[in-house]
Amino acid sequence: MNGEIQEVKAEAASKVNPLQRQSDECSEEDNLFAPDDDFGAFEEDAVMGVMYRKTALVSPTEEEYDQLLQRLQIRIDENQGETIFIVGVGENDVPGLCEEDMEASVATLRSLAETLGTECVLLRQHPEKAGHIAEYLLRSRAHEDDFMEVRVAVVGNVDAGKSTLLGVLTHGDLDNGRGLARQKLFRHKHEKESGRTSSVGNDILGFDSCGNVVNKPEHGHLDWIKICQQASKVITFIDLAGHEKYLKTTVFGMTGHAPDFSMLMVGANAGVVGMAKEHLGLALALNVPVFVVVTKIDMCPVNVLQDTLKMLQRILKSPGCRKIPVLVQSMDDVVVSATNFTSERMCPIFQVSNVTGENLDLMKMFLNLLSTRLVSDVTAPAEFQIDDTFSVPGVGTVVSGTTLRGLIRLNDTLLLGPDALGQFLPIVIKSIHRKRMPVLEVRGGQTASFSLKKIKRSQIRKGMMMLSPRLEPTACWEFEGEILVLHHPTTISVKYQAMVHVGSVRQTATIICMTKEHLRTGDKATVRFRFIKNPEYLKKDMRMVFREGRTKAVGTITHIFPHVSMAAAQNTRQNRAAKKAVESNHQLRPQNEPQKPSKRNRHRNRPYHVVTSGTAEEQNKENTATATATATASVGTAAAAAAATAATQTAAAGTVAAMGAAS
Ligand SMILES: Nc1nc2c(ncn2[C@@H]2O[C@H](COP(=O)(O)OP(=O)(O)OP(=O)(O)O)[C@@H](O)[C@H]2O)c(=O)[nH]1
Repeated sequence: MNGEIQEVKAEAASKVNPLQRQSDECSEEDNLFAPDDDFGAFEEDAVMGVMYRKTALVSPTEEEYDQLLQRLQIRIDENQGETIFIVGVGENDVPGLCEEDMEASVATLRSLAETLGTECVLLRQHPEKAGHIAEYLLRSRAHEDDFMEVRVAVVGNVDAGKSTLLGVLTHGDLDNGRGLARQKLFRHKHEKESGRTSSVGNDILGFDSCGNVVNKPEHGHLDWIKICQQASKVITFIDLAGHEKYLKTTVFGMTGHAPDFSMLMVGANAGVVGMAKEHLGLALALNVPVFVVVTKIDMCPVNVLQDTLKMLQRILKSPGCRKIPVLVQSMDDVVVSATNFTSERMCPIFQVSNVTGENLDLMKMFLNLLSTRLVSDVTAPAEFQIDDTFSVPGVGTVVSGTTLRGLIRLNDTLLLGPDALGQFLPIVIKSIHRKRMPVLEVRGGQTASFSLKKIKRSQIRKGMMMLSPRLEPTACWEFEGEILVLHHPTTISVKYQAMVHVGSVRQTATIICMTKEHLRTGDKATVRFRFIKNPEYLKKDMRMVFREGRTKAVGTITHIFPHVSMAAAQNTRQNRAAKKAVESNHQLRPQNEPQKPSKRNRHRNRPYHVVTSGTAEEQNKENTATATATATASVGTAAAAAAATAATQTAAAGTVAAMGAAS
């Protein structure tokens, strides 16, 4: 056991019971113990006293029991179906309960769990100063059509054993060291032949409410629907390619598939080589918490394994990473690291063998305890990012992706876009699938596929969003970001182009201006980008990666410059016409609305101050002539005469300005 885990454990042990902590944090309105009057205040103090004590569960009164029940329910709902309860700790209490009190507390907890329809599973029990403390997992029993979801991106260098570990975890059979397990996962013929992953693949591992794996392959195949029906929690592994030539796909997997965590695989004998550092840097840049799995410990000499671990720890502790590496060697370590993992600073390290199965039980337990980082607020306006599109015979156009926020129901109308003009199209959800299983709704944090009505696949591209009309979305061609250049062989200047990855958007952008003249490796700057092909839907504070070949920069979006679409521009003209009509007391009729001039006439109506070629004086002459011609064309009307006069005045003003500028 290393010093770091002691540090993390001490921090965890000093925590008060989460149930009690929450009652401390809740506001006046949602505080169940909020007093009605002075007498109530006195009563509340007494109750809160009980809630904060480590003996809260020993023999609660009926009222206290109900309050405990409500608190637990809130906690489970907030954590999307589960919570970890620590028995035997309380604020200002010496941790630990005697055997008798522990038994009574556990009996109360089991009764509470039964009432709430959750399982109550002991995770660990250990001695403390005044007896024992115990940690229990309370997890809702599986519903046929609902389960918690956690997404884990699997990265690491070629041959680190990524596909093999996923094959072993999801299919339950060990590998033979010659690529047996990975065969079950490969999707393409060339992958089977070369043994290399080239695409973004998904594999799932289901856990029931007691934490047992529910994957049961039949004739070598997994029935995803069965897994989802039996599971309370499903881990989706996003298997990413290790080879450098597929880096673009790997970066897309890390940004577009919104992983909760990333699993960095390192071969024990090879060490942290090749793309492993690159992938670690990517996860850090995108603020995705990382855990490391060192594979092939069966075939690696002890001294080489030690060297690999030392190197790994050195890299993780370096100023660029600033992580606390924790070697996970027991179930105790698993519980501490899983429950403290989302802090982002901790980096658990597992050492496994896919051939002998060593330590795979620790890994499974760890995965079982992870929870999604996306908060599910069903009242928020829905946002769904598209990462793939399909055309399914008999079904039509299907899009897959991640629900970032809100709730999406069958037959909802969402806005799909932006298209090439920056517009969003209303679209109806015809059917919803989660992991191939038909469902009626999806919430923030869940991946899904939708079949859509009346739209062709060719009208949709990766990077588009489906959004609640409440958001009134606008697309942007240009945005500003604060970036840090991680690597560039020479200098980056204005007009430099590279691929921008942000969410599921993947498009080349040009630097149009920046706060420094040139950027070199290690430089930071605020940079304004412009997409070269399509406007996109972006939001402030999104993390972005900017790369081209070996050039890499990471950053955060700080400002969006909304794109005004043609429709919006037309609206503005219409608005102006409407305003004018109201001012002059006219009824607005279609013929009063200003029309976009035809291409043939466009040059005639060119604004007078626009100088396209020639000297300012020549231009003004031309403008005056055009204005006069236009006025004469609409013979004799007072308006035309006024327009001609106004134009002449503008032209004269233009000349003065031009002369001023010349002098
Ligand atoms: N002895 C031993 N061999 C392993 C272990 N894990 C994987 N292997 C072998 O290592 C080789 C490479 O494994 P893969 O799973 O294809 O590696 P990968 O990281 O997915 O590679 P890419 O898909 O190209 O990125 C295969 O022949 C596996 O059988 C292990 O724990 N022990």
